[in-house]
Amino acid sequence: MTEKDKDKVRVYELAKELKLDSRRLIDLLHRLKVENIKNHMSTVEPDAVKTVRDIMEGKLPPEPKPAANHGPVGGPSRPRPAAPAPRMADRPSTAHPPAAHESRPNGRPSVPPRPNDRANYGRPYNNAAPRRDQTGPNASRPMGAERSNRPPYQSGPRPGMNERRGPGAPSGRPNAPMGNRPSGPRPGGARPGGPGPRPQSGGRPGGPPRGNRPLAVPPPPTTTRPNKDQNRRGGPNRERRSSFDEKRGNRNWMDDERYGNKRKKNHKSQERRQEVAMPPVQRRVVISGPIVVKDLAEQLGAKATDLIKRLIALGVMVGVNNELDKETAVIVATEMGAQVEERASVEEREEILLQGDEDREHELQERPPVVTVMGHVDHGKTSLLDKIRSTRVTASEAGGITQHIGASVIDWNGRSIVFLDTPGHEAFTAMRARGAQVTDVAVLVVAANDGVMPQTIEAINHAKAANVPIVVAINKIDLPDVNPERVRTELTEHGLVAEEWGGDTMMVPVSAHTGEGLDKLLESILLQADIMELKANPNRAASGTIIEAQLDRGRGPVATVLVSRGTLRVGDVFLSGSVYGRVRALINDRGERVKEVGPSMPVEVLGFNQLPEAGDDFVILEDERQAKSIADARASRSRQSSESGSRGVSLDEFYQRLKDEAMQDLNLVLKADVHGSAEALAQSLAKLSNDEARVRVLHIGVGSVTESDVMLAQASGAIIIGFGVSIESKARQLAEREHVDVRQYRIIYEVLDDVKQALTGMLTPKFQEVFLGRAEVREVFRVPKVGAVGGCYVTEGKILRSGQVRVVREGTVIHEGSIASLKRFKDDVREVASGYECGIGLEKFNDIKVGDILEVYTQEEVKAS
Ligand SMILES: Nc1nc2c(ncn2[C@@H]2O[C@H](COP(=O)(O)OP(=O)(O)OP(=O)(O)O)[C@@H](O)[C@H]2O)c(=O)[nH]1
Repeated sequence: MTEKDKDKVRVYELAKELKLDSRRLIDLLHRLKVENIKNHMSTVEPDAVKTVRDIMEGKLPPEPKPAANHGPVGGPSRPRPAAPAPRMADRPSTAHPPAAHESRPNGRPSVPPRPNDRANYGRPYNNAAPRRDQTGPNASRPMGAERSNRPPYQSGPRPGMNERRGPGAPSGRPNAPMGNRPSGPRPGGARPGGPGPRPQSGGRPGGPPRGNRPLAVPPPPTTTRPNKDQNRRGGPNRERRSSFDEKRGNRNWMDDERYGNKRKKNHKSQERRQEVAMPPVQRRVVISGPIVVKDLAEQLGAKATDLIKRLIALGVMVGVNNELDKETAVIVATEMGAQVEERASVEEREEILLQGDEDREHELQERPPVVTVMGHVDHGKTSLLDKIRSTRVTASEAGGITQHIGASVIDWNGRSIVFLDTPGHEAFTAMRARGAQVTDVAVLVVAANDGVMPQTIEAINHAKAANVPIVVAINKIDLPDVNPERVRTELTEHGLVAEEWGGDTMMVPVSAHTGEGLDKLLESILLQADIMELKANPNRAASGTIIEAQLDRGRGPVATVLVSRGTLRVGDVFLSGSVYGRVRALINDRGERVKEVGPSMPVEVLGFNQLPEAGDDFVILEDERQAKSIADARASRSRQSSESGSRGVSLDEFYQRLKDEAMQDLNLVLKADVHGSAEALAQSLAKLSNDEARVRVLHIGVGSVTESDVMLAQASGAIIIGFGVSIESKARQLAEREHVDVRQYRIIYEVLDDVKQALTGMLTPKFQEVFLGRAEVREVFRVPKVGAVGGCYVTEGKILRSGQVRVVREGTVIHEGSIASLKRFKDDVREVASGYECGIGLEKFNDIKVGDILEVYTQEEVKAS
């Protein structure tokens, strides 16, 4: 250890010394722009320690100015917001706001932090350590210097970081002010990441700290925090908080900030406060995490009703069985006169144990870049990857859409590049975004003949939000009359300026068909990797991220993981969420069994006791018993929170419903073939929620639809969506008996379409589909100015000109719409009966093919009984 290292302290040590909650200290350090502060274990540079001490001792003003030179400090003085910083997407797209890494003295961009800080640890992003780049070999790389203006992706708190944490996790919502929660409808005031019952698969509880990531549709609430609306409406919380702040003395400036405390006297609040005045309790309570109201009341020696009244006065609407998050519990207990001791929760202690020590510079070695290919549908992502890997994936994909994240390693010029397959369809936004979180470089595929499309822009935004640099592949240049320059121009409008034009984005014209430009593309990726100086310590226990997980009939739970640091070996004891096990076998991307894999490498892992969850971290522990006990504890916490959630609906939710009386819920049980799809689908479905109807995914799971799924759906009035999975026969029988609607799909668009319709159906008079007839396309005519007309034979029922039509190709619905024309010979007719031929033209659909089945139906209003 160097002299300098001795002066450094870890966050939790400093927090202890200053009698501060570590999260608050982290918050403060972030505000001071001190970099590399990720968690309790992060080290704080001496300068920053001094500044913090000065602030706490009142020598410096309590509202900190971003300090200039606290060791590894971000450059610009833009104050770090308490809430997650706006994504790049929210900023003017053409502007490149200054970023921390632009200000580094060597003119080279520092590698920006990633959105998922846990996926991050062990990644060589430690600017605190001396970096090779200041003198290192790459300093002389010709393009390095030019890159000082690399897109300045945000350096603020990373979006999504907190979302990935479970209840009471150490950094869970460290910055979220109580009065500054997202304003969307959140039943029961449950915070995202709160320990509401998380839809699980196969009983695998998503235990904290990461397992309990929220679905986009918040599950029924359990953990409750003071309510923003109450606050805004002049509720008493502001005043309450003021007094709380005062009691807490040395924390006040941060609490002021957190709670938006203006310290104005509010007469009404005062009055209300009087109303709920209770005899103070004189107990000492220890709060180390979320706690159920009645348990807190017991600890306080108070009546639960008194506690609830006090909570209501704070704007927290709860029942006795609801859970309070730690922060709220501390506030209310203090308010009630208790002496409160805040302790690190079990989760926090776990987190410290699992994170281990940070790597030192000399332990780090170069590692291959992990690359995600992104882009608009059909721009050639799969083809490009295929060409690079010289394999063919496209043919086997359902509906021609990439649906799972896979990974493969390319060896090129003696170096490796790891490619993650990320899907291109919008519905997989979540998966793609997650892909970007383990990604070092994003390859943005833009078809030269199509140019920038909506999902191109989305991909750019995701990469920017994830601080992932983009290399553009302008694809399909083998096509005639394509113009790569046009793509360059269009991309400029979205903040990506080609190097040739003085910008800093490498743009490489390629053809996935002919292979032209691919070498240049790989070279550019490696160049980008060099600039980033990707490093990891291979000589330590492995940790990384679960990329994909599925149940294999023969092999049991199989997870594809990406090692972010350390070396993963057969026999290692691992832990991921509440799943643990011993690595039985490792299989690389070529299907070979290997004994160990190092940083950046993807590998299939066998040996999990249950399915881990895609997107979760994994760590290697020394002791299997320890892994088991942490896994069990996480599972039981998760169970408890879902149980406490199922017992009651909070008043807050009730209120919300009253307020939005038109709001209705569409409850769904979602089963999919793999976790990634399920998760992505859940998020896409949630996005269909509108002002009047909300999609709520009650349960997501992997594998066939089972009896218990049907029972759940029956009990909660839900529809079951099976995506790429079958229905067990008993489940089917039960569903029929109980009139549970089970729908099976293979194509994601269809799920979204159907659910969209279901949402509409909920709000308008109910309609049911009435089958009219079916026709088979036997010939296709191209009629000038009209388009394609199918020469059809009616095989069943009758075709009505006024009917709706569904085009089914090889068992898959490829289009739904209206009939534009129905003819018998040259005459327009209203209907054609079974056994006759006719010509059918469809509105806005010209892709009729021989063999297509046209199913014609109508919608009839269902009379209320
Ligand atoms: N001419 C030409 N066609 C290409 C090229 N690359 C891809 N295509 C074609 O473009 C279509 C779409 O290619 P995919 O690779 O499936 O595109 P994708 O972006 O992976 O599509 P999704 O998985 O649906 O998002 C296919 O018909 C390919 O044959 C290219 O370089 N030149």
